[in-house]
Amino acid sequence: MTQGALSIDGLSVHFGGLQALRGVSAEITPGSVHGLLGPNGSGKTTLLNAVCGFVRSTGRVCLDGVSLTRAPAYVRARSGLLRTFQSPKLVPDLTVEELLRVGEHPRGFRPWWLVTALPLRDSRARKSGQQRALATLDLLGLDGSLLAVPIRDLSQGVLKMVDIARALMADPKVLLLDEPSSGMSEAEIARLRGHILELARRGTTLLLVEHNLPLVRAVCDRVTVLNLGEQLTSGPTADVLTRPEVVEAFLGVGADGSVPNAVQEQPGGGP
Ligand SMILES: Nc1ncnc2c1ncn2[C@@H]1O[C@H](COP(=O)(O)OP(=O)(O)OP(=O)(O)O)[C@@H](O)[C@H]1O
Repeated sequence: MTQGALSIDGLSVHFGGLQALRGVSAEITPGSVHGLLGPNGSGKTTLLNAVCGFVRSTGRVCLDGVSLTRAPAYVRARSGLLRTFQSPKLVPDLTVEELLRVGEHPRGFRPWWLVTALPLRDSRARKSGQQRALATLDLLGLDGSLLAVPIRDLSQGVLKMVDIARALMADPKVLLLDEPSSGMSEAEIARLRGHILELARRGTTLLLVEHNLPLVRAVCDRVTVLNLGEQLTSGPTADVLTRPEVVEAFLGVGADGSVPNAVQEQPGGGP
């Protein structure tokens, strides 16, 4: 895997009269895990969409010092900027193998229809694609027998992991994960934690949108907190999560000024 430094500078997004993001900046160093936190509707997914080129934005996005600001989404993906989705809308009729082969295409510049619609005539290409898919599943602790399973038959937790595998097939320099733990069991979240740390150890840079604070504490080197589309604060994880403005805006403060235990420590804790 290759390393990538992601630089986000003054990103703003408007949806008609609504300003969903106001001048958000972050420098994400190669091989680090950067958390993106904030209450519902604070602009986290919009930031990922803007970084990937899925929505129009002002500001700058650079990968390894190269500006992608004017690049369309597919060019950003080819450059090594890949993402997963909060609720993956994957084609239910595809098998996991077919999905993962589609996931490869930003890497090989092959049109998606060539990967999906034509018979896989080249047995060598098929074999190497299959081996790559198997290796990717293995990297995420998923069984190779999943390759033949249709997407529609996957549980939500496995679907989220398969969506990560789909993104990994393109060999990302920077991987943006949008609430990967939502819909996962506690056991699946524990495994996800290990896989995120392993991806970072191998050199992938990760930007992680999450509500699960124990997961954030366990994997993130630094975090940025958004509130109402603005950057509330940013810094080392342990430091930021104890700042009073973060406790108030994100964690919620009880009537007596205490932080509810439920959102402090429980795996599913969110605002
Ligand atoms: N395509 C869109 N058109 C209009 N408004 C949008 C669009 N996408 C997002 N918004 C609005 O932008 C704001 C930020 O939404 P966003 O989904 O980025 O928040 P979020 O922090 O990811 O929330 P959550 O934690 O619930 O996923 C919200 O007010 C949302 O309603």
